[in-house]
Amino acid sequence: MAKDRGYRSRAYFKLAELNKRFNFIEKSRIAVDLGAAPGSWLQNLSSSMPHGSLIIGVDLVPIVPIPRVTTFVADLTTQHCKQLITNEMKGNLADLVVHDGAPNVGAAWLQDAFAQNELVLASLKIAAEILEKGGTFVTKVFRSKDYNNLMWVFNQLFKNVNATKPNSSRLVSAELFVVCQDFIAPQKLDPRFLDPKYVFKDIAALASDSGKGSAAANAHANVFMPEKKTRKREGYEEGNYLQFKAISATDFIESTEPVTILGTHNAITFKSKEDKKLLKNEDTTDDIKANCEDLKVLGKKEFKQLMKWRLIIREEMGLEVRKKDIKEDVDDAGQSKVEEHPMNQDEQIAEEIERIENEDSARARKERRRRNEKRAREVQRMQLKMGAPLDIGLEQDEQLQDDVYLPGNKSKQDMFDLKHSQKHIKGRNLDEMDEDDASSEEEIEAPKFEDAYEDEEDKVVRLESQMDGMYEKYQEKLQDRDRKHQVKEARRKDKNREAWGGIPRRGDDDDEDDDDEENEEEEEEESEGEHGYDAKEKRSMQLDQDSSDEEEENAGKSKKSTKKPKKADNAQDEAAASVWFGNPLFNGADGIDEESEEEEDDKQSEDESMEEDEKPQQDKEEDEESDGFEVVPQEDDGQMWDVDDEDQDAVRQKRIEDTGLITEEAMSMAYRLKNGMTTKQQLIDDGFNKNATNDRENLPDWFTSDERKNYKVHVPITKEAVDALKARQRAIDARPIKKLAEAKAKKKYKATKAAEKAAAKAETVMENQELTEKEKAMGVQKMINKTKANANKKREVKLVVAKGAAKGVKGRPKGVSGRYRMVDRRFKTDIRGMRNAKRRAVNNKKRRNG
Ligand SMILES: C[S@@+](CC[C@H](N)C(=O)[O-])C[C@H]1O[C@@H](n2cnc3c(N)ncnc32)[C@H](O)[C@@H]1O
Repeated sequence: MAKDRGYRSRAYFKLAELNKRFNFIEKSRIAVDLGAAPGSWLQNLSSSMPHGSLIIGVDLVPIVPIPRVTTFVADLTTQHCKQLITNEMKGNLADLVVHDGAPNVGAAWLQDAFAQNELVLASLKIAAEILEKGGTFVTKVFRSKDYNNLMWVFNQLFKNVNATKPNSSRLVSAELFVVCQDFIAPQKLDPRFLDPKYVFKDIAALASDSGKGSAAANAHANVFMPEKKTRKREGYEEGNYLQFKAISATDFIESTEPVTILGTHNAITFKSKEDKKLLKNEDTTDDIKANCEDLKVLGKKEFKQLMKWRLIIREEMGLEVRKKDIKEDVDDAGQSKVEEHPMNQDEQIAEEIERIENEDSARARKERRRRNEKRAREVQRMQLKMGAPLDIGLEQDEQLQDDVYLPGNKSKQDMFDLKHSQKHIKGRNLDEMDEDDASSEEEIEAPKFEDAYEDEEDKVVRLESQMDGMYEKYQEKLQDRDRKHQVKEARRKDKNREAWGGIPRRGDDDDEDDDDEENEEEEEEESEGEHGYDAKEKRSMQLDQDSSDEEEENAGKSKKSTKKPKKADNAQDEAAASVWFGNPLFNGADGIDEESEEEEDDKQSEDESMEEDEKPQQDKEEDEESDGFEVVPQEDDGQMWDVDDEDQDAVRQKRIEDTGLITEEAMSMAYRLKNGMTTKQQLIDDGFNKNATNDRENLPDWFTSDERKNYKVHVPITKEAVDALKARQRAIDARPIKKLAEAKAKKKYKATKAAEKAAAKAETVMENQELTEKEKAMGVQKMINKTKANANKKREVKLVVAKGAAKGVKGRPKGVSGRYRMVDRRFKTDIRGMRNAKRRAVNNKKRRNG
């Protein structure tokens, strides 16, 4: 595609598409491209701008020369970069600044929303300094929690700001482009508008930071306030590793598992009354507040700070009673006298660490035991055939139906009510904790490090090393969370598990396989980085989570305004695309406003399919290409569906019938479908995305890794679906293997036959007139004994020594009937020797005794 036409990357089409809509290239005379390598945008500028234009490209990496283009290797965030550009412009101002920069992390390019948006701000800063009045600034931004703030800033500097997104894209891709036109060129610009510290700061914090009465702060806050989101951060069920998880400060303080909390949450928040009190506490320093904002990037120092802060607050709240060193002495009068030495803070922390460690290990032990017992019980139950659920999914389903639909039953909850499920989890944890605590009392071992003679210095060293240990634990938890996410991602890619992963396009299968392999490699590359715990990556993850958070919330909002309140409750499970395009910020963006996306898309595809037939092939190609990423290529016949797919659907259907739903995604979708939370059409629609049909060949790494993250719709997974699948797997595990079941059935059959035979014989005996009653009874008894003996008799296995020609012969050797086993001579001799030795031992024993 792009390469065939001589463009250095597919990004070429993005700029072409933007220009087609907003028409800014042809009228420009001086253009600057920030983050320009490998240079396809520069190629576009070079071919479209009038002769004699000045085109400047800047990138961290060198750009292979392009006619009429001047390039520099520079970091666009530096003053030096701006200097190079202005020198080249020789006192003139630019009409166009474009920015498609993206942060480079090692060899692989990672989608790092935070770093990306910082780059955007740095580019805007350059643009604000070199653009002439009325000029245009085009930038790529990533949707994240900072997105709205960025948009606000753009709107302060440009009269016309349009965020644009591919028309045919239904997938919520993080990348979108903002075209800012008609630069205002303010005489004086408050530097805070271009300072990431201010622009990306939490609005509330910003307002309080700047102090009351500060007009600038108030104005700033006022403008930002309407966009302020009240995020839903209760935390999410297992399986949702991408979600932002926050915990209230009070919960963190009161919890007995602070390390786990720090490792599994993104932030500690101060929202409730109690939390706010904590916020005012003098021990809640600015450092602590900053640490609470992002738990995923805690260094060792910050981690320790938080742990100490928790302890101090616990003490103040009376949750932690300082123990005293009690020294008993006897005074002169023979009276015992008690001296109390209050523990210092380090001792207190040591004690707290010890308590947590003990509790942790006791809890883990208890949990392990309980799990094993439960599993054993379940296996036993299954093996005894006490109702092995053939389809536990169905059982679960029934239960869920009860839960969801029983009207008037207040204890029954909507299964998709995350809030409730969180409560439920909380409740369960509390129950478990009670039990655990009770058991931990019995199980807690004596403190490991109590040493009365340990000097102060040693104590501090030990304390530090223990804190280090806890920090490692915290990091393990973080990694665990990320790993789970990666596993989930990998599973999502596993084609065989995609029971309902969307509708495949003809001929896509092979491609996808290739892609998957490629992706896995890339994934590995990336995961190395993640494991290395680069702070930026963590931050990026958090931001991704934030954004999905926002989506959920927006989903909630937009649904609320519709006429169907029932659906609104379930909005968190809706595809986020509608949410994103529902954002008022997109008003005015092509193809997004006024009509609903669906209507728009339908209309459009109709139009396109009509036109398609009329256009010559070449035009068609051109359209596709020039639209770049915007157009999802249609099937040849212009229809969305192809009969061939029906076969595939049938195959898939068959597989589902045979094996059931085997992925969490499929299970979740099935529940949602069944419970009217989505429609078949909706699911089919979600199966499409802008990248589903992309030609991924010859694309640069940074591009494919960018697209890879977004080329599939992320299906929301419910805890119930995960549980149902787990339960089914347990049931499968518990089933006896086929051979064993067959052997058992055979044995049972033989026993029945023997019993029938014995009964027939007994009847003959009983009917024999010549026998007395006593003889009859004895005869029957004899028969019963014989049957029993036969049943108990171990079937003898004949040991056959393989020798000579029989060696290596497959199948039954000649002249051997009944059960047999091929052994070598030594084995047979050994067995005989062992049997004789046993017999001799028994005889000797008898002789000694008697
Ligand atoms: C998506 S590519 C740009 C593609 C380009 N628009 C084209 O059409 O070929 C992103 C580029 O941003 C560059 N970049 C990232 N951080 C940068 C920085 N701080 N200064 C300059 N360039 C940067 C990267 O080196 C990378 O080449």
